[in-house]
Amino acid sequence: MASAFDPEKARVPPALQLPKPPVTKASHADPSMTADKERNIAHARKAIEDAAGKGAQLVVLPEIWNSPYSNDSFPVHAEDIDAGGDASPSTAMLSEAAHRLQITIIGGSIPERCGDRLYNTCCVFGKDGKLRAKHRKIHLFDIDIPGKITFMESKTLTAGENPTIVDTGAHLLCYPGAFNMTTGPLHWELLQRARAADNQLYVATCSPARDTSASYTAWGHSTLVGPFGEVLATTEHEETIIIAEIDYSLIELRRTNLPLLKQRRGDLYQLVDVQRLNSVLN
Ligand SMILES: NC(=O)CC(=O)C(=O)O
Repeated sequence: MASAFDPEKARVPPALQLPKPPVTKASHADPSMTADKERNIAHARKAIEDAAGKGAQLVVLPEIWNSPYSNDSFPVHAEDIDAGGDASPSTAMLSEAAHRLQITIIGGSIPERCGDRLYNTCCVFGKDGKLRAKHRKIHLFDIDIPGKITFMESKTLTAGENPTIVDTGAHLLCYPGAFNMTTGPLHWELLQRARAADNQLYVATCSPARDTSASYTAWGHSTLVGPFGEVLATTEHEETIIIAEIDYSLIELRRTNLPLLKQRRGDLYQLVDVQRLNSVLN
């Protein structure tokens, strides 16, 4: 019997209409990926240039944008980011584009080779073209829903060890992600709205566009969510560039409206920084 599950119909209701306060213009480029790395780099460069041409000051690329999202492709497309230059043409392009266009780029992620290990790594470049942060995905994506989706990033990738915060304080959580046709309709928007509402900050996600001929079919739907969990901008699953404005002053307003941070019960529960704790104990 055919499944009655229709991913498109399983989505939550459409975006809330909120006033758009002017501040940072952010853009999510949503490119589709092929096995041709040079083509993927040229394609991403063009999307970044188009977004900057439309006024974006911050551009976010999707997860694994220089390679197909597959365990066979990760080793083939991996780059030695620390060595840079010819050893990492993808991040060299991001650095050059950030500097030339005077924008910040959150470079989605690419497979990174470091010694005999591979990581799923996101690089952030500032307007001066300098690397501001390098984040290795900590929670690898392993899923096994027989008949729907089975994918084990842990087959080829190693998990990163550290959270990454760029600048001081987080006002925007950026998730370059490649959810699929099962987790996409169920979790993609739900998780980003939940994290935005929990923490009263902005959440931006950027997915590869959907390619139904690929071995892993991405959900798409790159989105920007505001500090009340409201969807400020989103798209469907085709390749596109979404531009939206981020007014960081809205965070303070929402935290005053609904003072969740002040109501935290540190006497009952706390976040523990295990690395710091260990460094003090040892
Ligand atoms: N690539 C991913 O990390 C996908 C993911 O997390 C999902 O739930 O789908």
